[in-house]
Amino acid sequence: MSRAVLAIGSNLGDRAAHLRTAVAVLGRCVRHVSGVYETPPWGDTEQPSYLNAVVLAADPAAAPRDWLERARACEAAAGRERDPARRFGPRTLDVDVIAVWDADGRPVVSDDPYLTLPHPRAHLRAFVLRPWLDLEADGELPGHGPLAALLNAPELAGDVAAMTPRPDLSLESTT
Ligand SMILES: Nc1ncnc2c1ncn2[C@@H]1O[C@H](COP(=O)(O)OP(=O)(O)OP(=O)(O)O)[C@@H](O)[C@H]1O
Ligand SMILES: Nc1nc2c(c(=O)[nH]1)N=C(CO)CN2
Repeated sequence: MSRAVLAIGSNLGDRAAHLRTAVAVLGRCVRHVSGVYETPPWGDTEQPSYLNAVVLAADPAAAPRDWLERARACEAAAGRERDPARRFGPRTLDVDVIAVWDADGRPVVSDDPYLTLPHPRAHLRAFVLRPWLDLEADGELPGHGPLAALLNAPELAGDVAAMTPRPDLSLESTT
């Protein structure tokens, strides 16, 4: 399995530093990192705003579950703590596996709760679609279609309008 789109987000502590931690932990499999967006909290509005970005990653040796394990390693490195009472609550670092393609370029589809692919809520999240679109203008979310069309959906208009580019923040790894 070779290619993955990963979404990274943080709304606690030094948010930009946590995103940089994710890029550093992912290491050599990172191919492209999007710009950073300031985004209003989605799903649980009583929490601080997030910084969000998207990473395009590739590793010929990685199976789908390896991407989830790497995502969890990133979260652990940023001291992520889970609050079972708040499904979409605040966190130092969230790394979601948005989509994976196999070595032949076919999207991996899975309804396994441990790793559902594509991510079941990605098509509803401007904070995933917009930075991904910046990296891949012709990108498509498997099973849902072109990113540009998904972002133009009326349901996302408010979220798209409310997110702000943060060109002052770079996720270049310093290691
Ligand atoms: N594509 C996926 N990416 C990340 N986690 C996934 C995926 N599919 C299933 N999971 C499972 O989801 C569970 C909850 O993950 P997590 O705590 O990161 O969710 P969340 O970030 O609060 O919500 P969301 O997944 O909607 O962003 C994990 O135990 C993980 O195994
Ligand atoms: N803006 C924004 N909102 C969220 C985010 C996120 O990364 N960005 N992650 C969440 C975890 O499920 C819940 N809500």
